[in-house]
Amino acid sequence: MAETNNDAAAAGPSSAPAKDKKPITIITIGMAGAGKSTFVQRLNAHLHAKEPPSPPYILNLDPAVTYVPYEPNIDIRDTVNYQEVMKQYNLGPNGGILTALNLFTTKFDQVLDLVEQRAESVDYVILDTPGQIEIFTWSASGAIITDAIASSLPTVVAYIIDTPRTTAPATFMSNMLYACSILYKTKLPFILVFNKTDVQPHDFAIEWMDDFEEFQAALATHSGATDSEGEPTYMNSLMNSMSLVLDEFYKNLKAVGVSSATGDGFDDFLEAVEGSREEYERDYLPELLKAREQREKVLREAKDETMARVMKDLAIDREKNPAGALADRWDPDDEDEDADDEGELNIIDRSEEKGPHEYIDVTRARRHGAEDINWPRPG
Ligand SMILES: Nc1nc2c(ncn2[C@@H]2O[C@H](COP(=O)(O)OP(=O)(O)OP(=O)(O)O)[C@@H](O)[C@H]2O)c(=O)[nH]1
Repeated sequence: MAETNNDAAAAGPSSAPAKDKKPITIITIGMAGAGKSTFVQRLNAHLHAKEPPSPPYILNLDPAVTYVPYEPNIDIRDTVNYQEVMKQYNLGPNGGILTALNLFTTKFDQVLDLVEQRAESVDYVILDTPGQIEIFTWSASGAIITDAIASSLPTVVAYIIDTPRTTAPATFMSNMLYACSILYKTKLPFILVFNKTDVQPHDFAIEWMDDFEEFQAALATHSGATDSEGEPTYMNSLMNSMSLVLDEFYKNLKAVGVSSATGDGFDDFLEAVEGSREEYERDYLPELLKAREQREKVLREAKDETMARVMKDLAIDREKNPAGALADRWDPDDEDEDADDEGELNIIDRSEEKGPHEYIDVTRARRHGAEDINWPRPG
């Protein structure tokens, strides 16, 4: 049965003692079937069972999932109807998931507000991401969500790996290269989580990461390493060289083995998360502040320059046409009555809901009188 966060999280900030540490956000990313949802469910159970219990605040960002084995506090499916989005935009499943995520991202400020309201009462915020990894890792929405949350709270990426499916050296290397690309894209503290250790212990992976010669030895004995003349194949040579490159990458990583089925290794995972908080504060935060300061400076300069130009034009215009200048005054009666009429698409915090979840179908947000749904085309 799914664990419920509602009771604990619904207690709200006022009932919890103020704490000095901000909650840490764990973004779970992984290939389809790696076990992200099961991992989130187990982590949720583990945190509930802690002494004292520490129920996390959970966000499900997968609009297409039919069942999640935990009760999220915010669920993208409460806000966006992925099936309707597919129909209205005439999209396939992946396009539908991506567009649903884009729509949700337009309201991510509301999500952040809700998360920040809980900052005093929770220690962990957990994000479960869409099954198709690239929809989150290579989309603008994924980057916006990651940056927004990482600017507000210490954040770590938990990259979930299907250990039994990664024992072949070539698969292992592909998985590591993918992890490497995410690390360099997000620049966030990163934990490699070897999941399903109940089926396949992850010692081999740690050995390969600690000593590239071990990996090269495994590669040499694997079928396909040599061609018909006994020479190393192109792929084999390439992977040998790549293992040297990745050696540097492994130094920036923490790796833990867990079993989401049995709960093994979750204390180690939480220890790695705590270590990542320090890393975030030491490495990521100063960079983030520097980048933000730089961005604000550029924006301020551009704004000042535009403003100066507008004021100059306005002065010339008014000089030439004094009657027009008089007529061009602000009239409070003319205020646009619809100005506040935005926010049809609202984020629901399930833990605040008293009755059954209020379902908001965003595809109705722009419905016209004729009941024809008229979505704007993306872009
Ligand atoms: N034996 C074992 N099976 C696991 C473990 N974690 C997950 N599984 C199984 O792996 C399968 C996929 O798990 P999910 O949690 O649905 O994986 P996911 O990454 O969320 O999958 P998507 O929904 O495609 O993103 C399920 O059958 C799980 O029961 C584990 O630690 N051990």
